[in-house]
Amino acid sequence: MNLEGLKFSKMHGLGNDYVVIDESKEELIAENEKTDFSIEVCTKGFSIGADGVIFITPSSGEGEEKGDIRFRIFNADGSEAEMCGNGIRCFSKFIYDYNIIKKDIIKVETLGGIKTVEITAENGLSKLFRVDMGLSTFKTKNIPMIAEVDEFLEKDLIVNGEAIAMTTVNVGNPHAVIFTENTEDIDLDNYGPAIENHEAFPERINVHFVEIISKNEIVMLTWERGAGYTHACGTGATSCVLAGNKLGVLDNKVLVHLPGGDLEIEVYEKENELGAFMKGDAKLVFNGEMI
Ligand SMILES: N[C@H](CCC[C@H](N)C(=O)O)C(=O)O
Repeated sequence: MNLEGLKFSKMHGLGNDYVVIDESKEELIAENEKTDFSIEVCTKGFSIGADGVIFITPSSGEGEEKGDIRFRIFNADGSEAEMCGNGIRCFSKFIYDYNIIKKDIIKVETLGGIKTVEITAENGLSKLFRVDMGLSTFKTKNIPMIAEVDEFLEKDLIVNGEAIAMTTVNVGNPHAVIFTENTEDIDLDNYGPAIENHEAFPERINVHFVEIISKNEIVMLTWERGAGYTHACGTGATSCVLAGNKLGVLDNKVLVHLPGGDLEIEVYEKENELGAFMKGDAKLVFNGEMI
């Protein structure tokens, strides 16, 4: 793939890093090349190296599904995901700071539905992002959702011969949440891929281990679908808090400690379903051009 002259930005949210490609004015990577492109540029050591690629593309929705702009995210393995919490903060920083859309509240089209992003800025530059991650939908891709505690815990998942109790949550993309005494004891390189690729999850799944500090504070560890270990996962943090809130072990407002930093998650209830806000920052590390 000849990428000579292609301009890109390298951004991250709590160390969960992305190559950002601005296609708001024209398509730069052909649709049938986006997967291979993502694999190539995410490969550490041989190219830019990242957890994934974010494409900024024009709005394509109709009616209620129409937003100001469209967000697409491809994992390092080339798979396209429905949504990315750290990524949508990077995306929002890019479009605000580069004046693509200079509004304090933007509606972003994603494969996981419309996400509303509230931007806090200083001197014309965005600093903080509060994202309405939407309701934890039920039925998307037939992944068993937050089940009632009794029912689900009786259906522990057998992983490498061991029964593991978990709660699955979908916030546009799928997550398996496992509460544990101590995240430092987790053999992530073993359990992560075993659960990510388990036959129970035909679409695969993001995997998170959660240690409860209090009803308002957790520590978590993540193995991401299509990316492996990452320093942080925004949709994952949201899912862990939603799962804990549903199980009655977490309050609505929770401070989440991830290896790369902290996120604030606030659960809300709407139409008898649970949704959440995620608040955090995003960083632009450098702008580059492929040779
Ligand atoms: N690996 C995820 C996409 C990226 C999510 C994560 N980086 C976040 O911040 O939410 C998936 O395949 O669903």
